[in-house]
Amino acid sequence: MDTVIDARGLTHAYPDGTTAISDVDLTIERGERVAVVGANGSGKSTLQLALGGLVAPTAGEVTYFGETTDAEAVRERLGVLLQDPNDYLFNTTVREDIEYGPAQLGLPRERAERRVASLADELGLTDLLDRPPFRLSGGEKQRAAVASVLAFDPDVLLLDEPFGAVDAHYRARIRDLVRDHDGTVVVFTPSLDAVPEIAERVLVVDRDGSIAADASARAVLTDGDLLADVGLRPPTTVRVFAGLLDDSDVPLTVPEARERLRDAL
Ligand SMILES: Nc1ncnc2c1ncn2[C@@H]1O[C@H](COP(=O)(O)OP(=O)(O)OP(=O)(O)O)[C@@H](O)[C@H]1O
Repeated sequence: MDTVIDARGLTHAYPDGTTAISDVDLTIERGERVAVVGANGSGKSTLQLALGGLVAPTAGEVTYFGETTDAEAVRERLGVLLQDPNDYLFNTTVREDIEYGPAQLGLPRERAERRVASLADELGLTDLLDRPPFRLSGGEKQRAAVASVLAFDPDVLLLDEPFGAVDAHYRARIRDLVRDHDGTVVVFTPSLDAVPEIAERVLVVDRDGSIAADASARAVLTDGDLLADVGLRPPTTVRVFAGLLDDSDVPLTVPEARERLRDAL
């Protein structure tokens, strides 16, 4: 397998002394779908910034694609969605924001336009493309930020809270776009309900910014004690069926839950 991200001893302390991530070792292989979960303040965003090369770790290092420790050298292969969509939307119109990545990469204009039109259609942005980004609602901004990261089709997506302010309809659209992404996906989220639909592997960040677990989605999401220890709780479907079925049979998603109920009724 090809390693796309390899972190060793990754530690980041902010200037005020807060250690946000602590001695993180992790390896992500090409094509993996990984969720990084943890309570508020556990260090997920800091880990994302460090893996994306947007904060310099105070110790340790990240190697990209087995080639380099310099994130800038592989910048166009990393799609980093920051937690705050306002960090992306800095052009005069939403269209320019979404076109920015493809333009930087030198994609032919026609191809870039087709890509922007298709993402805008998927994410309900077509009628908003000529608006200034600051005149969008919170959910619309989030959708525009997601579109601007997907627009340049990076090898690796590092997405902090991609479902943030988004309603159920567009949450499903974003989930499908992320699932269809032909590359590696790492999603950072405190909310476990969406995890089984996008990730097969889950990394759990403890409150002190260390990694408490790295296992399959099923193993992590059905481990109520582990999740309680780190300030999380299992997804809704798991909580409903816990104790009624073996962990190996507990439904992780709503469609799975419906199937179990259909079998039982
Ligand atoms: N700029 C900063 N200066 C000092 N401390 C910070 C800074 N940014 C974050 N922290 C602290 O670092 C720790 C980790 O924060 P981080 O934002 O990485 O957590 P998170 O898991 O992403 O949280 P959330 O789920 O709330 O987004 C927290 O204790 C936080 O208060």
